Amino acid sequence: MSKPRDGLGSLLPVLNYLKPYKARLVAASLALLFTAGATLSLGWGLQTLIDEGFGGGTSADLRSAIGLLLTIAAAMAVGTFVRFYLVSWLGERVSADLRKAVFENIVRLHPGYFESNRSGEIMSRLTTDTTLLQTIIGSSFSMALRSSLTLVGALVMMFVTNLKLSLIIAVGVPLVLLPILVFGRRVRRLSNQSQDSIASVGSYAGEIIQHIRVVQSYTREQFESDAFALEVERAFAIARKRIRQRALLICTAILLLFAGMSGMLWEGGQDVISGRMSGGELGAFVFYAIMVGSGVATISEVWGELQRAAGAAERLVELTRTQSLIADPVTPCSAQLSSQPSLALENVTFRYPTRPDVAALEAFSLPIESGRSLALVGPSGAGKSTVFELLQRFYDPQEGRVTIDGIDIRDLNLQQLREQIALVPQQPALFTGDVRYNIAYGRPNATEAEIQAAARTAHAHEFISQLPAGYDSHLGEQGVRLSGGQRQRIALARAILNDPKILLLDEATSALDTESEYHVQKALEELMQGRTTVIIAHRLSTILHADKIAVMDKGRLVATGKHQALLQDNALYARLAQLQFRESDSES
Ligand SMILES: Nc1ncnc2c1ncn2[C@@H]1O[C@H](COP(=O)(O)OP(=O)(O)OP(=O)(O)O)[C@@H](O)[C@H]1O
Repeated sequence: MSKPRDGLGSLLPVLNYLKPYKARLVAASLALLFTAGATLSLGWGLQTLIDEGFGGGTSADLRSAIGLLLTIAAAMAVGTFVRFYLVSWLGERVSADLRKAVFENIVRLHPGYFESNRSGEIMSRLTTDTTLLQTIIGSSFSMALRSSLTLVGALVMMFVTNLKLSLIIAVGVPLVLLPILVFGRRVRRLSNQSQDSIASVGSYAGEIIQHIRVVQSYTREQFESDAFALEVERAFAIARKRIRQRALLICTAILLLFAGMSGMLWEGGQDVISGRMSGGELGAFVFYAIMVGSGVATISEVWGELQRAAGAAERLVELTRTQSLIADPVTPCSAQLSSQPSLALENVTFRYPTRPDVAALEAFSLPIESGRSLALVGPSGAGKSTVFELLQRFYDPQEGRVTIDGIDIRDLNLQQLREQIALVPQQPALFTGDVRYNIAYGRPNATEAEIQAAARTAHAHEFISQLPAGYDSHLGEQGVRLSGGQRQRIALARAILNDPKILLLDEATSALDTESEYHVQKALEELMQGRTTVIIAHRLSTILHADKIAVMDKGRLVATGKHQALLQDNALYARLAQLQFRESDSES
């Protein structure tokens, strides 16, 4: 991941996201200008109040001066309402659009992307970075704009009101602000550190809670408490440093500001006493000077935030622009696939991008006949799952090709390819939602009858009917807990409903209870009828049923054939058969 640039240039792409809202942007700018004008004319109101309201000597003078102040205040209030609403709206809108754009892009990225970029980091970009951007567009950016406007305006008004005093201020303001800015920067750095350490306290606790069973089963509670306490204390130590600096900052700021102000009042007061300047002018002048000072302070304050926002923007825009390495071909092949397609890996060599030095498959050739079943067997790490990854085109091989009905799968539209295939994984993924939603995940518009028929074929209907709310029972994190065998049958029902031409089955290695095993086995047999099937096989019964067995080792094809022949001819297979293949209860 690239490091953010220092400047604010990386905020530029975000401006594209403002384009659709031009009218609001213009309205917000007008409101900004209007409010800045109103704020500045407060100085004039103040001057009128002192010179004419107090100095005029009558209640009528006072009334009209206060009336003027109220009018200006009302204009300011209305302008601020419009400005605040519009600018915050833009901030929220842009970050919502960015969130959507990021998610829309990453959900289509090649799976390999998520190996080199941790999902936690991507999540944090989606939430933290967009939130940062939202506050910054919604508040810091508008603060900076507003302050720049009032700063320039107040400077002009200052010089108009009193040239000599203005020159004194021009020298004085930096003298007062410099130490404050230096201190402020130090405080900000410490507060960033403080935030980081709080975040690490949070993630530490998160990990422990997630693995609470392991922690308790190894009786590491005290150790974890102590380690956690250490993290918390570290965060506290940083926080203590930060608040000490902050207290110092406030104290220095008060002293310096009022010292400066006193100097100015001394100089200006002399002029008022000698009659060169009215009291109202001095009042207005002080007002403008305060606005200049606070404008400079605000801008320097939000500058750091704007830089952080630029970093966040750059990372987000990068995420919306990352290209998937697995993309549709420019001119997809238009050929229709047969109803029982044949598959083949032809001289495939493949290395995972994260492990370029080891070939997961090497010069691997394996035809898979149409409508037949093939069992893949081999020791752990042989490359069986890798074959599945390539057949679904989650990766492209570096050499050789994968074909379906003789067509290179890189020439097919991804959707056309993946529609033909259903995968039943070893550990089925269930989404938060009810049973019906999970079964119909691949075909959301399936009818209730179709869903139930699929569940029946998967031998799942019976146990689903016994769940508290049947097909409406909630699965996922807070939902009903299903056993391993039940989860598999839901996954089978999902595959059945999709009616795929090609079935990829990763058989569970973990033992299911006898009844589950029986049901899963039966469901599988039905599902395999008339489909091209590839199975990563662990059960003897599956292997015996398969039309062909392919023995793999270290990314190479070692032998193919039938069980009996392989037992005699292939030492690796004989050993695997002896050690690994579990007898299925229904078969033995
Ligand atoms: N995502 C990945 N990134 C890098 N290397 C991987 C990845 N997945 C698998 N490998 C490596 O590729 C090789 C083949 O792995 P694969 O998962 O295909 O084996 P397998 O035969 O399915 O094993 P098992 O039966 O244990 O699941 C192994 O050396 C493994 O470490």
